[in-house]
Order: sequence, then C-alpha cells, then structure tokens
Amino acid sequence: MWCCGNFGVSDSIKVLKKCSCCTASGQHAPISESAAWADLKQHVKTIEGTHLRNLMQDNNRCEELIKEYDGIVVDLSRQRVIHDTVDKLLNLAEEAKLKEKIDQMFDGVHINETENRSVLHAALRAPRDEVINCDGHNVVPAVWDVLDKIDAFSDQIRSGSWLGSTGKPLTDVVAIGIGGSFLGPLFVHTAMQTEPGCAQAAKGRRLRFLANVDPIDVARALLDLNQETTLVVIVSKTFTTAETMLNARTVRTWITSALGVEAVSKHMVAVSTNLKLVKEFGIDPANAFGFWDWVGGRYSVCSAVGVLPLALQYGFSHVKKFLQGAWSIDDHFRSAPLESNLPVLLGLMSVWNVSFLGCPARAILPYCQALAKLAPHIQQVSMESNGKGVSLDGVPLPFGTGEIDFGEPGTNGQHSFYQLIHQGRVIPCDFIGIIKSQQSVYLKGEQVSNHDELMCNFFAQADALAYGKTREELVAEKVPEALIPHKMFSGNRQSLSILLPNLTPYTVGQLLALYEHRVAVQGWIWGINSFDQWGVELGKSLAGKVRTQMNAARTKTQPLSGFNYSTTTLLTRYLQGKTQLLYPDPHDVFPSNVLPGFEK
Ligand SMILES: O=P(O)(O)OC[C@H]1O[C@H](O)[C@H](O)[C@@H](O)[C@@H]1O
Repeated sequence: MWCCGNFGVSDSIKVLKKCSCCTASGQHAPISESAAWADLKQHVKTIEGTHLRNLMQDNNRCEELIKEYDGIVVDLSRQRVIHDTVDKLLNLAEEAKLKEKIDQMFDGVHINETENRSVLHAALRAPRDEVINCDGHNVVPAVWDVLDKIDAFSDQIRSGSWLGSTGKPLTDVVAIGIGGSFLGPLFVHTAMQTEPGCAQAAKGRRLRFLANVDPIDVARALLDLNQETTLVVIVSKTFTTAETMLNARTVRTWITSALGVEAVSKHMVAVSTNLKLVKEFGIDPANAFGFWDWVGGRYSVCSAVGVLPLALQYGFSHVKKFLQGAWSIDDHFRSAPLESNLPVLLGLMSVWNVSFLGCPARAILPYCQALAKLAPHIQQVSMESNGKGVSLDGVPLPFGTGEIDFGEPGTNGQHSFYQLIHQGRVIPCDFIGIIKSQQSVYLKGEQVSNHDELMCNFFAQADALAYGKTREELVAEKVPEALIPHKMFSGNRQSLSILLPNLTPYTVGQLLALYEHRVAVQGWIWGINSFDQWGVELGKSLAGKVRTQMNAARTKTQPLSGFNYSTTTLLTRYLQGKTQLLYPDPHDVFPSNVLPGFEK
C-alpha cells in the first residue's frame, strides 16, 4: 500500500504525522510498489503497440485530450496516451493522495517536512479578501501590506518624488540576486518588456539584473549607468548567499565611491526574509521589503523578489495583473476535478513520460521570443524541486525522479537542437504558442504576417514529431535509396501544445503557475519533497574551503593543503597564472576602463 494520506494537526501548526497504516517502520512504501504503478507498467506494452500517426486519426480521442481553462488551451492529443492511460494515471494520482496533497498545501500544512515549513507561494497572489492560513493565522493581509508598500514606493521612484542623493530622479534599477531571486524576475521582465502597455509604462527606465559573481557580470550590469540615477535592489531570501552578498558589497562600493556612504539610504533597498541581516548590511529597515519562509526561493517571483523590480520598471498596476493571472491558475488547481485540472494533467503526463516511457528530458519550446527566459526559469523550478534521490521519509527511491529541462524559443531551436529531437533521442516537447502577438508586422505581398509565419512552425513541428516520415513516402518522392534511411523520421514522438490568447502580464502569470503546480504534482506522485534543495549545499561548502586556502595562498604565500592531486595541480596552475600573486593594498581595485565609476 502507498500512503494513507492521513496527516495530523497539532495545535494551530499543521504538521504531517506518520500514519499508522503504512509500514511497520512508519515509512511509506514507494509509489512504485502500488497496484496503480504496476498497472501502468503493464499498460506500457499496449501503448508500445500504437503510433501517434494512428492515434491522431481518432477525433474523439483528440477532443477528449484538448482541455481549456480561462483562455488557455492545452492540447495533450500528441501524448502517447489513450483514454485508458489517462484513467490509469488518475488512479495513480488517487493512490498518491494527490487531492489531499493539494489541499494540504493550500491549508498551510508543513509539507516541506525537512525544513518544517508550509508551502504557500499561492498566497502571494491571493486577492485581498482571500483567507489562507499558515500556523493559525491568515497570511493574506501581510502579503498585501508588502504589496501596498511596493505600490507606494515604486510610485515614488517612478514619479520622481523620491530622488537620489544628488537630487536626480532614479531612472535605472539594478536588481542583484541569484537563483530564485533572479530567474523568475528575469523571465517575467523579458516577457513584459515588449508588451505594448508595459513598454509604454517603462519608457525612459532601465532594469538590469546582476546574478553571477563573475566580475564580468558586474561590468555588464553597470555599463553606462550613473550612480546618481541608479537604484540598487538587493534580492536574497536568506541574505547570506555568497555571490549575491559579494555583488552587493561591490555595487555598494560603486555607489559610495561616487556619492559617499550617506547615499546608501537613497540608492539601495533590499528584499529578504532576513531583515536583521539587511539592517546589518547598512540598509534602512524602512527600505526593506519582506517575505516569509513559506515562500521557496524558486517560487518567490510573486513576492517582493519579483514584484518590486517589476513594479519599479512597469508600475504596480501591470504587475498586479501578473499576480491575478497566477491566482487564476491557483484557484483552478485547488478546486477543479483532477480529470480537468490543467496542472494535474500536465504533471501526470510528465510522470508518464519519465517513469513509464523512459524519457527523462523535456524540451520547453515557446514560439515567442518574449518567453526566451521561460526555460531557464523552469529549469530551476523543476530540476531543483524534483531532482531528488530519496522519498519524503528519506528512503532511497527505486526509480529516478525529476526531468532534465532545457529549451529555446522557436524557431531558433529548430536551427539548433531539433535534429536530435526528430531523429535522435525521444524528448517530449512542450510547444507554447500565442494567438495574438505582442508585436504585429505584415509586409505587403508576403503570404502571411510575420507572426503567422512563426506560428506555422509551431503547428508544423508538433505534427512532424508525431507523424514522422515513412520509407513509402520517401520512395514516392523518388528519394535515392541510399538516402532513404537518413531521411526517414520514425515519428511517434510525443509533445503537448499550450496555446495562450496573447502574452500579457495576466497570461504570463497563468503560465508561471501552470508550471509551478505541474512540478509539484510530479513531486507528490513520486513521493518526494519538491520544496527543499539540500543538493546545492555540498558545492557551496567546498567553495568555502577553497576560498580560505585561496586567501592564504594569495596573501601569505602559504602552500595549498588538503586537496587531492587533481585539484592541487589545477589550483597551483591557476594561482601561478596571475602576474601578481599578492593582493594589492588598499583592496578596492576595479578595472576602471571597464567599470565606469570605479576610477580611483
Ligand atoms: O535568495 P537567496 O537566499 O539568495 O538564494 C538564492 C538561491 O540560493 C540557492 O542556490 C538555492 O538553491 C536557490 O533555491 C536560491 O534561489
């Protein structure tokens, strides 16, 4: 038996308790031992006897697999599934107590067990009058306190009533953050940048992101910016991330070297859950925008992490629509029956592809340049969430979890890696298309408009993958025999299509929430904790060890110790590669030719 799904409620804090009906040790058996899983394993044989070329001829099947909610059309007909497959996947969902898991999330249960936290990013986009409880109190008013503060602050900056230390309006924003404190905001910014209403609202303003600790990224982010007109937003949930804090100190030096230390209060603000460290850094707590430990970093774009930089660039009213779009999917996710629940169906299809059809990768292929940063963001949302080796109970899993996500906008990807997708490995694809483009170009005399041309490819690729091309077709085309094997396409390669009416802040919010919840569904089926990320710790701590030795070697010319032969050899080569072994004194040294404003 899989998990009974019972959870205990202790006092006002809802924590999961072991259920007595599971194994004697109190550990849940992995889902792969369930009857529903075995049934699906068996069912693979049936599916192996089908080809999408034939399945696509069944209009009833296709109609059943095309789903719609709030303007979004999701077409699952090119998945390698028949009616029975969906039923069996829904049985698996029932076995995994999926509905209960969704309810537990919205009820504020501490489902992130290894960190003893609720998972309530949905509350970040809840309407003012919604009630979402966490540890016995409604969190929605606190969410709106921060949103109201962002609304007022961004208005002050944008209207010029908040001025820099030399009396100039702050027209440029540099948002410093990495991982979840960067990828989500960058994704949304990229999607909004070319939307006419947003573009109009952003006129005369620039938003830059600084993520990498590589000094080249500092140079890139600050290029052509003037301290007098720049606002710096330090974004870090923990306010301890090494890369972000070094970049924050670097940019603080950039500000203070030009404007003096007192300029910090006018030119630097922060977003964090750790307001104590924000204050210690020298930022006035009045200029800090908080959020909560029940928001995971990769799920934080709807907190001040994303809302502040985006509101500064586009105005709060546009960002509010983004939040409303996300909430539309949240509400659907918590209330729609599983068989018509878009994130649930998307998640189940992924589980089917990964765990039963043996496809561990997924390509995210938006036919929209404004969605260029969707795949990098979903890489973190999906791979940091579901790339786990043990169950919630800490038991090693007998199957692989997670997906290898990658992607590029079409049609660019077609001229790059689609070869492999068509004739090499089987990679289930997500095609994302937009009905009405943010930009319209039509040249007189052309067969179709530029956006129609783009979308012709969106429609063609999904069918090319599904149908392929047979020997018979090639023979009929009189293709030379020697070339036939090279020109054949096996087809039967699954994809799904998501069609959005347009790309506005609202639909960007919908798309985000669709992927966030889909990933959670997959994690719940696999029985893992999709909300922790212990796997990122080891590398961080080893980098700390290297840092200590690097400093000793540079400043005291001490020999390296404690590393293996390989690391010692390369580190030695690295240390010798610099003309100057010791750090110069004083320490603030910048490549002034690259970074304007760092001149001594
Ligand atoms: O926002 P921060 O606390 O600076 O964290 C930034 C990032 O740090 C780590 O790499 C975590 O794995 C990410 O989930 C997180 O988004």
